[in-house]
Amino acid sequence: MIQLDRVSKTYPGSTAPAIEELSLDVRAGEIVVLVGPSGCGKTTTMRMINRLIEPTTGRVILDGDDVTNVNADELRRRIGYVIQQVGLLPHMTVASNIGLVPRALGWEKKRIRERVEELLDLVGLDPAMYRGRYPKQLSGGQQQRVGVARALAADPPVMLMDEPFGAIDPIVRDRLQDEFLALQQQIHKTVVFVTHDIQEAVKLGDRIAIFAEGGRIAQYDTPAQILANPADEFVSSFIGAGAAVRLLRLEQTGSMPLLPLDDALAEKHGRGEAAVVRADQSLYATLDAMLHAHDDVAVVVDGNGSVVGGLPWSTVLARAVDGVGSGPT
Ligand SMILES: Nc1ncnc2c1ncn2[C@@H]1O[C@H](COP(=O)(O)OP(=O)(O)OP(=O)(O)O)[C@@H](O)[C@H]1O
Repeated sequence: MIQLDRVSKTYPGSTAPAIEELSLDVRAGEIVVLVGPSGCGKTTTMRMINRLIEPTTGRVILDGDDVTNVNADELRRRIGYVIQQVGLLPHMTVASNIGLVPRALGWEKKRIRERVEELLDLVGLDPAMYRGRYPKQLSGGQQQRVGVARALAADPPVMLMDEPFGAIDPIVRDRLQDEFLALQQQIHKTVVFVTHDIQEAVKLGDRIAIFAEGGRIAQYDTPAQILANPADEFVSSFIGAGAAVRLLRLEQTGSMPLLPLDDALAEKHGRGEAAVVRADQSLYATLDAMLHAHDDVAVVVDGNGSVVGGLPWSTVLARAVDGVGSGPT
């Protein structure tokens, strides 16, 4: 869907390139997160995709087309863009802000109005309550939702998101991340997402590109692979402490080898005293349930509450310890 083909960028006046010979493929419908320390070229890379920045050399291919041959209107229709400061225009209402790209594309008023309503619903804001408000009459999280709605206005297949939740407090941020993942289940966009927060990257990314100095990609892989098999010292130190716990958050309980319940556990479950987890919950949730129940085994159930098997504490711990720094997941 998006291919960066040996792109380099040297800013005017600098001697060293910000990005050098970077190649990266993003598949249709996946969320790719660019993560890395400040100044390593994440934003530069992202902006070369929608041509806010022109590469010095190399090519950016969008769905088979070299973006340098696509005109600006067409690019805006194909690529939505969300940034940290949201960039909502303060003198325009929520509805006008969301309608920005459709207006630029010459849509009819009625179509724009309907689209705005639909988008406000999609991002969880009541249209009657919010369409007439100005940005300063919204909370940070609400502004961010409007920013997402605006980027989605012309239904672009691609979304570029540059630290969209960066300026938001941790609790709201967590909720916006959940909402964004739920939204993505419905809209299946191809998303390139920039953050410097590895936790956010692990939570949101189908794949993560870890950037090092000078726009070098130190590792490009799934979150589970990166946590379990960091490519080098730089990646390990960037992941930092807590990789084992994060791995537990990624792994589904039902993917573990389960044991049949013994009589004692079955009875305990019957009395409602056992730790119970759904197979689609994470190992992290399972560990949490065991700790709360003061139990060393959890009863795993399916979506209907039927017992699938038992999962001992030792299996969960072994997964966390073996997962980090060893074989494939
Ligand atoms: N307009 C510019 N002119 C000159 N140098 C620039 C310009 N924009 C960025 N740079 C430099 O290019 C490098 C990469 O910057 P970029 O903004 O892409 O990094 P980043 O990884 O997104 O950083 P951050 O996480 O801090 O946003 C940095 O060294 C930066 O100083």
